[in-house]
Amino acid sequence: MEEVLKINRPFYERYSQLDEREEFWNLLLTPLRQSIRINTLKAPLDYIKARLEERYELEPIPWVKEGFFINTQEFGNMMEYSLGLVFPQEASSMIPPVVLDPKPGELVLDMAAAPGAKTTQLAQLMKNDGCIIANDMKKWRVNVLIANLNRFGVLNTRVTVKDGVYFKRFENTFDKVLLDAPCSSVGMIRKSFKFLNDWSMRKVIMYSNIQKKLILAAYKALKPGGILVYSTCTVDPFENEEIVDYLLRKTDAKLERIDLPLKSTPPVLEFGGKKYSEEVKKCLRLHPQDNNTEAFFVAKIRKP
Ligand SMILES: C[S@@+](CC[C@H](N)C(=O)[O-])C[C@H]1O[C@@H](n2cnc3c(N)ncnc32)[C@H](O)[C@@H]1O
Repeated sequence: MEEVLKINRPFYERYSQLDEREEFWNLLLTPLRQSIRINTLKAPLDYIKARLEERYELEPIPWVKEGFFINTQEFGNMMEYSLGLVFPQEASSMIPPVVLDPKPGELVLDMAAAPGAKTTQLAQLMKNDGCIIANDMKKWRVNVLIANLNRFGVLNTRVTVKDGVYFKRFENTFDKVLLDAPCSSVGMIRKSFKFLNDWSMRKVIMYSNIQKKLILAAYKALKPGGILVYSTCTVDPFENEEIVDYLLRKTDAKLERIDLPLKSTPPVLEFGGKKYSEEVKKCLRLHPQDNNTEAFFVAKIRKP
């Protein structure tokens, strides 16, 4: 806590109102456990797992069949990594594709896709069948996305470089939409203190405004009966419950409960002078101490 106060006092003051538990602050600053997702687009799960177990200890991640905690950080010399058989991916970041649950043959929009951890996971769930439009606004990040799609053997994806708002013109088009939104990345502090240094209330408000535009476009592009998953790797209610509450007020969107084998923190109904619909209780809010992962927020939304 002392450390956080020294680096960024406004950060400490804001989030001590959100979670006073000491473990919140301890885990927020503790380096992450390394995890991987096995890429079944290239070889069977058991085969890759058995190869890895000859050299590493793997511990299953309870909420994703292909996910494992692994006792190495060294991927440069790992043959399975070079071959695209494993994707180093944070355990909580595997949740949004699992919740979206895309099926082979579906048309899926991944609105903010780079560098492609979740796009490759979506393609895996779709068994490389159907079509993913993988979009990102930043060209340099899209280059990494394309490299990852190639290395991981993804064959059902078309890449675009647009502001996500562009997709609102494709009204009622996609079976599923993933909006893994740009955010203030508080969850990423466990990877780098840069995110603690860089945090400011001005940025939270800036992201909140962008997220509102993106979620409206994402919802518009969704087919009736389709599912939209909204996610961030941050804890700020202005970027989480507020965005979902905004969508519920502006449209006919319905929230669905998320049922996964993990611990979570109750969603926030009131914060910073704002109140949100009781419906947001259906969202999944993960604080770092819940499952010893990055902080994450996930909402599952259906268009009637
Ligand atoms: C959380 S990251 C996405 C991570 C990615 N889904 C993954 O799993 O690898 C958010 C992304 O949103 C992109 N972005 C920022 N503003 C955007 C906008 N207006 N439209 C589309 N993408 C945007 C950023 O370039 C960044 O790559």
